[in-house]
Amino acid sequence: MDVLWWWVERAVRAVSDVGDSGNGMTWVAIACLAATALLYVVLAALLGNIADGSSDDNKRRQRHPHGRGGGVLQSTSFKLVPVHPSYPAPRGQLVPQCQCFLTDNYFIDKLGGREVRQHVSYNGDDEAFCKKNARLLRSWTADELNEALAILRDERARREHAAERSKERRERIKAEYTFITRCKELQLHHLRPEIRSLMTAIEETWTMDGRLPPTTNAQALVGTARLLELSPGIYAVPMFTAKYCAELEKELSNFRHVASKDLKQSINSMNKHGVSLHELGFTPTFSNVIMASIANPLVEALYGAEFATLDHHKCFTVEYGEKADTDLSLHYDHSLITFNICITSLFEGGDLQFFGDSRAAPRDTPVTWRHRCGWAVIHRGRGWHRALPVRYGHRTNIIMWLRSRRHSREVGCDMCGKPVVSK
Ligand SMILES: O=C(O)CCC(=O)C(=O)O
Ligand SMILES: [Fe+2]
Repeated sequence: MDVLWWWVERAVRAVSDVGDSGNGMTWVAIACLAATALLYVVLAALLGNIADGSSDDNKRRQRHPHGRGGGVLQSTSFKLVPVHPSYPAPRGQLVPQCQCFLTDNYFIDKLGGREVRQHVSYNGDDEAFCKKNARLLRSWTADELNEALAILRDERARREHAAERSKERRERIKAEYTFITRCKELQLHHLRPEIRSLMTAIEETWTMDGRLPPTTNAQALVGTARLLELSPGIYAVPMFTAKYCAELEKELSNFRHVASKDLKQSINSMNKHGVSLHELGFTPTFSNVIMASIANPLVEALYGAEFATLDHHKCFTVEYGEKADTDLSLHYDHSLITFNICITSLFEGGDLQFFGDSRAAPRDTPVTWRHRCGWAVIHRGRGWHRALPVRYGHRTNIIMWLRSRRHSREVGCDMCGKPVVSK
C-alpha cells in the first residue's frame, strides 16, 4: 500500500507541476497517472476487492453459505444479495418440523363472549384434555367447555392441513391477484441509511473466511447507526424508508379490499387478521433476501454464530385497528429470532412489551417499546411478549419468524425445547 501512495503522490505532484513547468512535464504526469491506475487494478484484483459487478455477488456466496461477503480489507458498502432459486440455504417457508406444532400452544381467546385468553395443549383427545385441565375447567360452564373443545378441534384441523391449504391459497393468489406496486421486490433504496451503515460496519469486521471475529459483540455495535438495545437481547433499528412502508401498506390494503375472504386466512391461532407474505409471493425477493443479506449477519453479530444458521421462516403481517385485531396476548413465537417491522404511522397505542424468557414465569415489570414506522425490533422468539391495544388508527407490522433447522436439531425446538429429529 505504501508503494501505491508513493505513486499517487508522485502523480499528484507531477500534475500540479504541469501548470508551472509547461508541456515537458505533461507526459511525466500522464505516465505517472497511468502507472498508478494499473497498479491499483493489479492490487485490487489480488485482494479480491473489485467493487460492484455481478461476479462479486457470486464470489460472496461461495465464501459464505449465507451469501455474505468476506475478505480482509473488504470495505465496499453493503449490498443486498439476490437469492437465486438454486441457492441452497434459504428455502423459504418450511413445514414445521417438530410434533409439538400439532399439540402445543393452543390459544382460547373468548368463551361465550367472555375473555379467557388461555394457552393450552391438545392432542386431539377430548377426554385427556379434560382430565389434564380439571382445575381450569372448574371455572368454565358446560357450554363454555363445549365451545372450547370445538375451538381446539378446528385449530387442530387447521394445523394438520396448514401446508396444503397454504399452497392452494398461494397458487390462487398468484393466478387471481394483480399487484398494484412492486413492493415484493426488496431493493437497496428501500432500506434506511442506518441499517445499511450498520451492515457495512458488520461487513468491515469480517475476517478472510467470512466470519466475525469472536471478539465482535453486540455491545460494540449498539449505538452504531442508531441500533438500540431495549434490554439484553432485544434490539431496535431503523430498517425501511417511509416511502417503502407506504408502498407496502398500499399493496396490503388493496389486497385486503379486493381478495376474497378465503384467501385471507388467519395466520396463527392468535392473530385473526393479517396475511401470509409467503402466500402473497414475497419469499424469493423479499423474505429470503432479508434473511440472507441482513438477518444472518446481524444475528451473528448480536447473538453469536450459533444463531446465524437461519434457513427458513414464516413471514406474515399483523393488523390492528377498527376492522382488525385489537391487541395481542402474552405469548412467545415459533421462531429462533423474530424481526418485527412496523410499516404504518397513523395509530396510537399498540406498544410491544417484553417480559423475559418464556422458560421462566413472565416478569412483573415489562420492557416497553413504542412502535415507530420503518423500525425493526429484533428479539429471541422464546421471549414472553404481548402487544397492547391500538386505541386509534391502524397499525400494520411485518413479522418474520426466522428459524434454523440446524439449531432445532442441535439445541432444540423453538417452541417446546426438545431436540428435533432431522428430516
Ligand atoms: O404486534 C406486535 O408488534 C407483536 C406481534 C407478535 O408478537 C407476533 O405476531 O408474534
Ligand atoms: Fe410474537
